[in-house]
Amino acid sequence: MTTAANPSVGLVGWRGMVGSVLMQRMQDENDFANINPVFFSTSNAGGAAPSFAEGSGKLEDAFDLETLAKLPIIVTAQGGDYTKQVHGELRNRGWDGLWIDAASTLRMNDDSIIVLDPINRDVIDAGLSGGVKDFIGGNCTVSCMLMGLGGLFKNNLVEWGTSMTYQAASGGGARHMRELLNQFGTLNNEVSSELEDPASAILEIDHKVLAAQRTGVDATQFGVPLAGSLIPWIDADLGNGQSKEEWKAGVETNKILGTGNGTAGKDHIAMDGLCIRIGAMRSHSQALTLKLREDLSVTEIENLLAKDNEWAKVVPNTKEASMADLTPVAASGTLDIPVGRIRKLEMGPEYISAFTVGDQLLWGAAEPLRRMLNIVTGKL
Ligand SMILES: NC(=O)C1=CN([C@@H]2O[C@H](COP(=O)(O)OP(=O)(O)OC[C@H]3O[C@@H](n4cnc5c(N)ncnc54)[C@H](OP(=O)(O)O)[C@@H]3O)[C@@H](O)[C@H]2O)C=CC1
Ligand SMILES: N[C@@H](CC(=O)OP(=O)(O)O)C(=O)O
Repeated sequence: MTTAANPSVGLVGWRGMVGSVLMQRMQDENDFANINPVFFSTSNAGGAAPSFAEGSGKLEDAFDLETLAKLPIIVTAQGGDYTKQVHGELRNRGWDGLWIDAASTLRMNDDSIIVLDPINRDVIDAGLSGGVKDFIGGNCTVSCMLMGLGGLFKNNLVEWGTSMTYQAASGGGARHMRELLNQFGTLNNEVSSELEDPASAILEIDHKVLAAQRTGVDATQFGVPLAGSLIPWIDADLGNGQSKEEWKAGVETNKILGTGNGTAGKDHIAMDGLCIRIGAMRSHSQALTLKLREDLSVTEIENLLAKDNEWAKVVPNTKEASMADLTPVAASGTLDIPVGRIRKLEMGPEYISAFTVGDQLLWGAAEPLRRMLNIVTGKL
């Protein structure tokens, strides 16, 4: 299904963190040439629309259902509260346009599709033909994992997997990134004179840093210090020992792949693990243990991963290559999904390790939405 030429597209949440990355990518790829953008705001209706899209005029009120309902397509990165407030009301008044969203609110609804087209273009196309109207970006960690390991998952080679994550501060939003940097600054200030003196006692430095972490850093956003530490819990407590972020790994992986919508079906893949916040700025990493359905050689595995999609980049399992190419610093700001540390584990020939990193604001958030819009406009 493609829409009329240059459809009007409502853009909500364009100045947030995900939205800004989305706008940048749309400019880079000249996507605005294929749409007539209508910019919305929850806080500045009537203000000037951004200048990067010509003739976009004034910002519309993102809560004005009349204006929203005139549009055939709405793309939002405004957040889950906005989706909760607006999406249902729009549908209730009969709006049958396409809703493309970064928030998790609608992801697991039966009548929505999680979009990650290099992995599930067939599911997206079938959904469009079948009248699905809600297309939702996946959880950042899940999307990045599937982009890196698509060659195994798409070929039904994974029986089960664990994903132990190392998620960057940016997953929490802009204020979380600022807080992390401020914490690093506070800790550095605390011991700056000792650091200038190579003869100062390291245990004294360590003691002062620990004291500052325990009492002296602002942790308003994260709740506890992250700089020089980590937080072994992300998102809500589901009450069964699992965090919501961990739950998403299983249900979203299966929904994206069309392997049972998170319930135990024929091709269901058990995915679970622990999700950890670390003091990286941007890009989520994860260490995986996979039980394969077949005993494949490492070379066969690497070939499958490398040829699955143009963004998965296999990193040789050497110290040099891993340190250079398999880090958040290497992956951030790029669409590449490096995947490495692939080796057979002691547990048996079907058990492998892997480590992958992806910029969660690109493949984990903005890029699948941008590409979904291009699928609808016929560009992709
Ligand atoms: N961060 C991530 O890694 C990922 C986020 N997501 C999801 O995407 C959605 C949006 O997340 P994210 O972009 O991080 O949210 P942000 O908090 O960065 O932006 C959301 C909205 O906040 C408003 N806002 C208020 N103050 C500011 C400011 N100073 N600068 C910019 N915007 C401001 C803007 O709305 P207005 O212009 O109307 O005032 C903006 O659209 C969420 O549902 C999130 O769960 C999904 C995958 C990954
Ligand atoms: N929960 C992710 C970011 C995020 O927004 O995820 P989701 O889109 O599933 O709510 C993180 O904190 O790293």
